[in-house]
Formats: sequence, C-alpha cells, structure tokens
Amino acid sequence: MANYLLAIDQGTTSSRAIVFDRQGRSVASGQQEFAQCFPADGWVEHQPEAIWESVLSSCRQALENAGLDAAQLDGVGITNQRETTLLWDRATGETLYPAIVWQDRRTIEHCQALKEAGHEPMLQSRTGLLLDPYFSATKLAWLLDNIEGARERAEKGELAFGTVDTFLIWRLTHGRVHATDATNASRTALFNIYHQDWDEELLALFDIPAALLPQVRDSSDDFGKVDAAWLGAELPISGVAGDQQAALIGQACFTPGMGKSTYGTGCFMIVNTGDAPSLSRNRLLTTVAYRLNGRPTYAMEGSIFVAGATVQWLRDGLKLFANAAETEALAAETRSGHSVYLVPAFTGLGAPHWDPKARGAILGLTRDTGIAEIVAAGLQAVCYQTRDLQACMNDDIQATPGVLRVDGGMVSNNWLMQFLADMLDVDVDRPNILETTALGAAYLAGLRLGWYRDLEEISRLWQCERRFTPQMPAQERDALYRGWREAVSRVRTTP
Ligand SMILES: Nc1ncnc2c1ncn2[C@@H]1O[C@H](COP(=O)(O)OP(=O)(O)O)[C@@H](O)[C@H]1O
Ligand SMILES: O=P(O)(O)OC[C@H](O)CO
Repeated sequence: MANYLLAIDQGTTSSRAIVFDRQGRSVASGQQEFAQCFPADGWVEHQPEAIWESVLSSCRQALENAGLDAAQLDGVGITNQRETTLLWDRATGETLYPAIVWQDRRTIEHCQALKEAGHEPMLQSRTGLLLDPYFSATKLAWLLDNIEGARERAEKGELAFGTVDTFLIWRLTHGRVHATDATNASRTALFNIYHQDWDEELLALFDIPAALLPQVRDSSDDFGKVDAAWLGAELPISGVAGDQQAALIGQACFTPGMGKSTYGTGCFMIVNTGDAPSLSRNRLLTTVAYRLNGRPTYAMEGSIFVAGATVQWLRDGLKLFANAAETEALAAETRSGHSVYLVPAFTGLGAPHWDPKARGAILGLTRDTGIAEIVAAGLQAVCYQTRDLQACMNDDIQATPGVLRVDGGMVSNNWLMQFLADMLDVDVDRPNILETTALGAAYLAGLRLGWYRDLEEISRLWQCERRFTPQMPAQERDALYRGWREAVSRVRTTP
C-alpha cells in the first residue's frame, strides 16, 4: 500500500491538485486558473475544456512537484465548485454548451414564476433548498429549452447531466462512470434529501428527463478508475464531495453543533446537524454534509455570495491597494467607531435575504472617510454577514458552534479574524492546514481505501494554528451590528 493520495479541488476560479500523506499533510500541489466568461448581464460561464485541462495539468504539476509517479499513489479524491451545471453527449463526451456557473442569475424569472405559483414550500421540504437561480435545476432546464434538439435528445437518453464532479468522473473514467455523490446531488434541487434519491415530482416540476441523471453514491465510495492515459497509471476515485462539505470534513466537524466557515471568493458557513435534517425558518439551506455507508449526515448552511470578491473589487475595481494582504495593515489604521458600511450586494444578497435584485452600497461616508475606512468596511461586511447567519442558525437549530473553525484565502488576515471573533462573540480557530477542502476529499478517499478506520481517527489529525478570542465590549458590538442591519435595509428590494 502506498502512502499518498491525490485530491483534486476544482474551484470557481482555479483548479488545484494536492498530494496528501496519511497524516493529512500536504506534500506538493499544482494549480491552474482558468477564464471566467460573462456573456451577458448576470450570466457566468466556464469553458468545460478549460476546466478539464486545468484539472489535468494541476494533477500532473502536483505529481511532478511531489517527485512521484501516479503508480505511487493509492487513489484520488475529488471536490468541486457546486451547483455548476454541464450537459454532454453520452456517445462523444462533448459538452453541448459552456458550464453554467453557480453564480449565474439567468434563471431569475423561472424561479420567480415557480415561487409565485407556490412551489417553494414543497421544494424546501424535499431538498432543503429554496427557489433560487443558485441551484442546478433551473440551469439544466434552461439548457434543455435553449439548445436546439436538446430536450428531445435528453428524452432519448443520448445526453448526460452533471455537476463538475460528475463531469470530471466521466472524463477521468473515459465515460465508464456516470455518478455523483449525495452532497453534490443535494445542491441540484432535484434530489430528495430524506429519501436520498432523485425526486420524481421535482423532475416533473422542472421538466427534467430522468434519463439525464447520474447515479448517486456515498461520499466515500467506488467512483471507478482514472484511466491510465491521463496520469500514467490507473487510480481508483474513492472520495467525492462538494467543496463546502469537503471543507467541513477537512475541518473535522463531525459532531452536531460543530461548524466551519470558509472565506474565499464567497463565504459558506456550515454547521453539522447530525442524522436528521432540520429545515430552516430563516431561509438557510439544509444540505447533506456527507453520506457514509448509506447513512447521510446533514448540515445547515448559510451562503454569502461575496466575501473575498469585495477585496478583489477594492483592489482591481477601485485600485485602493495592490495586494489583498495589504488590507490587514490598512484596516488597522482606522479610527475606532468609524461608521462606514459597505454592503457587497454586487450580485444580489444570498442567505438569509435571497434578494437577487439588491445591489451594493457604501453608506455612512463623512468628510474624513479615507481608503482605510472603506477597506475596513469591506472586511467588516464579511463578519457582519457571518453574524446574520449565526443569528439565523441560533434560531433554527439552537446549536451554533461555540467555536467556529475557519479556512479559505481571507483567514490569513489577523485583523479580520479578530473582528470576526468580536462580532460573533465566539472563539475563532484557524487550523494548521488551510487547504481544508482538498483535505476533506483526501479524507473521504482515505476512508474508502482503509487509511482511516473512522471519523474519530480523522478528528485527531486536526490541529489549531491560532485561536482568536472575543475582546470587544458587548455594547460596541451591538451598536456596530445595528448599523449594519440598517445599511442592509437600505439596499433590499424585498421586505
Ligand atoms: N490577507 C488577505 N486579506 C483579505 N482577503 C484576502 C487576503 N488574502 C486573500 N484574500 C482574498 O481571498 C480570496 C481568495 O481565497 P481562496 O480561498 O483562494 O478563494 P477561492 O477558492 O474562492 O478562489 C480572494 O478573494 C482574495 O481577495
Ligand atoms: O469554488 P468556490 O470555493 O468559490 O466554492 C463555490 C461553492 O461550491 C458554490 O456553492
């Protein structure tokens, strides 16, 4: 038995591949960015071939940097940007259209019409989700309605649908396996999270032929073998999960009430809720955290569409600084108690507002507002939004984490982490390994391959690098947060 696994992390802006050892240490990695396409207002697409090539080249890079041949690996785990929707020809493997990305808003009207027809409660009670363009169902319906002949060919069984995991599995196995895992399926709005199967009524609601759908497997399972043509040796694909669920696993949040928040381009807070799904009264999402040995574990999720993307906008749009890391020193320069709020509703507001038409704003400007205050407001917005989610989770499950585990590119910012601890009034733990998403995929593959006996063994590998403890007086915290809520109410288009 070898001592290494390859984890593929196919993200929204880049693909990464990391070689992990049995202790969950990253041995070497490869990464490749690819183009984002914005063909119309609110549309976001990826070229499927760009996704595929970036995955292959990052895997090859990782192996080369590790000085390993594929034959020296035990297997592969896959984690991926979720909801992003692809459609391809089963005979040729050619895609019929670019991937419609999770951020794409082209199906707002479709969602609105279904909402007005009263379908949201039924959808929520089966999928744990809401009627929003975010999820795959209306994206797939759009493809079937807008590509000539697609619906007819889909009905004849000639086409295959997949989220990015399924597309990669199909390609890596040369079309031998058409499968997804329960976490990815749970983001399509077509999957019944109680029955753990595709839901016929939902398929009828969105007019999706069942012949398109992949088989749903456990997150730690047999997903076929990577063909030797790709990496030089045949390798089993043994673990698959959507990237936010994979991060929950990489952060070893295995007991109810444990949670993590990932601060990358967007922010995703997920709390483990155990083996029974609880539905949110506050428009949060219920989702499959992982499914092992046929048994699903559920989670509650708050999704914020814009987190690090604000930092990118401040850097590239407003040109306030050259490097994201500079935001830490800039924010530290602000006078305390400044009252600038930046509401980053660039593409609408996600949880808990789900207001796709809201747009961003900077409020509370005074004559002495400078770059530092605007930058700080951009960082603080991420913390205020996390507090919005925390408040909803407290109400929904009375089990929000007493300690929040964090990861993602933004968490290297100490000022931000301190403000987060202050705003949430909980300890914020930053782990040693920040590549928790890829690590989660490696753990899932490792479980299947017998590297780990159980989740308990994996939890023992988690290590804290630094804990941020709340220091802000309660009165200051509450006053700041009141200001945020007021700012949000100014940009909302729905009550
Ligand atoms: N020191 C920092 N302070 C604040 N934001 C940062 C810092 N470093 C990186 N970022 C932001 O983090 C994001 C990158 O995080 P990453 O987890 O790589 O994102 P993704 O996986 O979504 O592409 C970018 O939006 C970047 O602007
Ligand atoms: O690729 P990321 O890290 O931006 O994650 C995207 C999420 O999976 C969308 O639901």
